[in-house]
Amino acid sequence: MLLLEKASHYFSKKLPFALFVKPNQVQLNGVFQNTDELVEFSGQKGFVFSGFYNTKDVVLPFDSCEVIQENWSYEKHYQERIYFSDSEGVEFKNLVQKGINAIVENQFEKVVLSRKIEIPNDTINSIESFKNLVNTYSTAFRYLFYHPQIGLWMGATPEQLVKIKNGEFYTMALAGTQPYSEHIVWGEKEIKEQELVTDFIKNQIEDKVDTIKISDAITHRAGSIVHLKTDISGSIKSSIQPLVLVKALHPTSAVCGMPLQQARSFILEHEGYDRKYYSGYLGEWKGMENSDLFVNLRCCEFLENAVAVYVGCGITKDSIPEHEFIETFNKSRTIVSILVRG
Ligand SMILES: C=C(O[C@@H]1C=C(C(=O)O)C=C[C@H]1O)C(=O)O
Repeated sequence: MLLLEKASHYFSKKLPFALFVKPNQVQLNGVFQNTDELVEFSGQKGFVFSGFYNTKDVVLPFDSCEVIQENWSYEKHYQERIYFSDSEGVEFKNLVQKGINAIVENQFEKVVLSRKIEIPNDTINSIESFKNLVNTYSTAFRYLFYHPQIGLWMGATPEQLVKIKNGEFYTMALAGTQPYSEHIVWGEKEIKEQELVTDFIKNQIEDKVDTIKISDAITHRAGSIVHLKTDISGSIKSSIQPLVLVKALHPTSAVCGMPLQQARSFILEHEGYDRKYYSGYLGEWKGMENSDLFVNLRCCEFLENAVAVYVGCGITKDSIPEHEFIETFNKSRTIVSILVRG
């Protein structure tokens, strides 16, 4: 049975699975669990799905799941696309203004605020939409994840949380957003915002690594938008457990803020909805040997009568609420533009 058919079959039987394609690869990976048990993640090798805060962190363990690979061979799906009009964003702009005020009052330096866009869903087809997603965003980590106790999630994320191989690590500081164009020029606000993420990561991991190499910031394309990205790599201290590094990195100030505690408290108190697995992390976990985790961005959750698209943006003292709202709209197109009925 082809992997997408197998996934449909597991979904209809309410059994957990993960499908994923890594950035710049054409191999589709499938992990299928034959029971509906929720195995909580505590370091087992497997496909991990972990939320933003206080969620059940689940793993589909490789040793008890069926793990299958297949070459990606699915065509784009050209059926009727979804047309949908976003809100005016009054609530979100008010939230951003509250964030700016808190920064001006010195409560914190940066906070990432987000919103959930609900698209009414009578007939959106997750498998057909996933085909479009994989075919459209070749440089992203693309996935479809299902667990009966968690739900059905899909995304195409440009952001690596951490890659670990034989004691070496790689991570990135990704922030600053603008629509893709031929001539990209970055403003002060974006440069500063992205530097804060680099500094945050450096501070969080400095005492856990032997060496650390930080690149210059470069422009990184993610579909129809671009970000600023710094590559950060090095070797992990032999005394450090790899999960400790993950816990130090998540949530970075690319999705939460700085200082972490203050920014997170602000999000939990003011954002007004539950992020669940948006801005959490997911991917393959094999400890120090070979792990490949991504931040759950540009993602959506299939609800009974709607598809919820989650989008956020970094707020600093120089933010303009209207611009931030437009930024979340632009980010939401990553998912909204590939959804199809079927
Ligand atoms: C929070 C999101 O994206 C993050 C925030 C960015 C920003 O503020 O410019 C850019 C990339 C991501 O690190 C999101 O896509 O929801």
